[in-house]
Amino acid sequence: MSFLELKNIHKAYYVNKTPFPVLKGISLKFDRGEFVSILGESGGGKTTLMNIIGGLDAQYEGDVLLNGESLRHASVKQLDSYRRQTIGFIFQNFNLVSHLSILDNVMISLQMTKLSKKEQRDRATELLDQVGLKEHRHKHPNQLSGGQKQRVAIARALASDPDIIIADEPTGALDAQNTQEILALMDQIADSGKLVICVTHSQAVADHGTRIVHMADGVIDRDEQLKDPFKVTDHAEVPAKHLSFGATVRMALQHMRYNLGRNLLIIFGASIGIFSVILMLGLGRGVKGYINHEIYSQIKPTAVQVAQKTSSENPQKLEIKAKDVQRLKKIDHVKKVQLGYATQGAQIQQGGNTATAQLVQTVTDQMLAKSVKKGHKPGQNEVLLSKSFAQKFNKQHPYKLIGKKVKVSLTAMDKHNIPTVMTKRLTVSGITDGSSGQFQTTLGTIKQLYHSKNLTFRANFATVDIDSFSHVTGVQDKIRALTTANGKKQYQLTGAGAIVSTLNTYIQLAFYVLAAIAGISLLVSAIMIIVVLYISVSERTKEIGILRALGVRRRDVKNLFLSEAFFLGLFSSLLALVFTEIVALAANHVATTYIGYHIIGITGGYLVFGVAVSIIISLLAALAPSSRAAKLDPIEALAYE
Ligand SMILES: Nc1ncnc2c1ncn2[C@@H]1O[C@H](COP(=O)(O)OP(=O)(O)OP(=O)(O)O)[C@@H](O)[C@H]1O
Repeated sequence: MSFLELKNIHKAYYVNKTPFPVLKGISLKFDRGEFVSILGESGGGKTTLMNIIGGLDAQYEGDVLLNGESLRHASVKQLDSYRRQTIGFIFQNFNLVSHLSILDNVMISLQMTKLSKKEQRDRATELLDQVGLKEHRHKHPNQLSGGQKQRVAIARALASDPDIIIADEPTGALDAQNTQEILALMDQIADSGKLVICVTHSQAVADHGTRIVHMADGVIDRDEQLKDPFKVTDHAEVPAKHLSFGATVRMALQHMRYNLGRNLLIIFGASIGIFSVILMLGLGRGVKGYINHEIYSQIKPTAVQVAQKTSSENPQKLEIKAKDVQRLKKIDHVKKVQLGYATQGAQIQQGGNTATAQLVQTVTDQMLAKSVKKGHKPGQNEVLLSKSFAQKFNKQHPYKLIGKKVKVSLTAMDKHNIPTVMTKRLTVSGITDGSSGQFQTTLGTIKQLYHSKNLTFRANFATVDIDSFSHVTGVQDKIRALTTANGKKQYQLTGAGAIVSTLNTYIQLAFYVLAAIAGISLLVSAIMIIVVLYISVSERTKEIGILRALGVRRRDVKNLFLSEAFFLGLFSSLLALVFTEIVALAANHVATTYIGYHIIGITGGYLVFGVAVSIIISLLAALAPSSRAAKLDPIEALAYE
């Protein structure tokens, strides 16, 4: 039984469904130790035959038997494995992978063996030594001469110790001296017990082998034995395996490093999209936090003010009575309800100066102690003034008013609807920084003021204290839903606290819009990655063909491109994080100086989100180009110029 047998091989190419027969019944037998030259006119089908023998082409009729076993029905995977283990290719135009060093070119084949990493490197170095290129192993292919390139290709073809070496015009691009050197190397290969099949146009090259097979018009017209085949000695084979995922990832990184400039530009471009998204999220959180901080530094977030609902016919604020308090108290999560009073226009006299306080209000729990900048919250017969109001009496030193007496005059209607002025001397207990509540005192003090003129005091709002912040919106909704006997809404929420949730909704909305705009730049990044990967697939078509010829599986080719996309996504998101940190630091520094608050609030979650989004987008963008790369036909890819 022959080592390799071709049985009646027929092959036709179809152009516009018209068959062009190329091989018209080729039957040949080959044995190890033979150096067979295939001669024939150009276009006679020699390369076609080599592709069939080499397991690159499965579209033929007839059969190829290796050690008696048919390749006819081998699957794509089985053919990959056949090329890895059994075939070593040497091409006329060398077909080295340009972005890999000479050593790494040889390593591609070795990475598909079960040798240890060290054994692989040692073997690659030894093979390069055998072809006289050990010193050049760290060079790239474009730094070598034609003859040197072909010697690298020979070292690579021998790396996985295949039984068959297929050489398609190996000396076609070389001068006479290099041709002699390459032929000597091929002699050595056949001498080592391998089957060497060499396609050539040159009679001189053909004469060098042990046998010449001549093809004409798609059939073998001459088969001539020149010498005895070399002796075959058995030796330990190098066990093969498919390319590991780690090796694919390393190859992707090597390619990225080779095209560093371009990849850095892509990474920079893609990082802008991620950067803007993280920044917008951080800005949204920061601004919302700032506004809430400003509001909540004045008022207690779990307290809401409730007044009777006014209408256009009855714009006056109406009395909040004991039964309203009872009603409000019944709502779930309401802890406490306090009556309050607010009015406009009080005359304040101090040291010969008079000023009008636009807003007079009773203090409640809603006011936080920290909003009192100096002094303390007012007690009975005490008053708290805002800083700007206090400045009306002492522009330079408003705080000096603390402890001083002021004369307060408020006007109210008596039961005959006649305005009555109520006057009382109160002590300034403290100064606030807030803009609201120019004049604040206790409910008791106001009540006394009314009683001093025998007037009836009527509270006009209630402060509802809620047990926790998470229940505020729910309680607010319930209060708004309460109705009068005739079905009209009874209460309205007043004060800054009432608008916080609405305000937050608007801020949130505004930043969603900004985040969406940032998302568009993310989309642009994704499209850029898709385009770049498609270009990369086109550029690397030949490389894909080479890898497939060496036995790299479709899945590995796909992983190669997906790995590159993964790293593009990862690196651009990391760069985006650096940009974000720098911008956030700078912006927060400025913001702290002016408003005392970190306006960009970036959380660890946003950073993780940014990295994840970037990687996912890159991988999604890479799906189509990497599938295209994996599906490329190896013969067409190899022929790609
Ligand atoms: N993919 C293809 N589609 C159609 N025709 C093809 C295709 N590939 C090769 N052919 C044709 O098949 C014939 C044989 O081509 P092949 O490359 O096998 O010849 P060859 O003997 O190796 O030629 P050369 O010595 O010039 O390299 C040629 O006529 C070529 O035009």
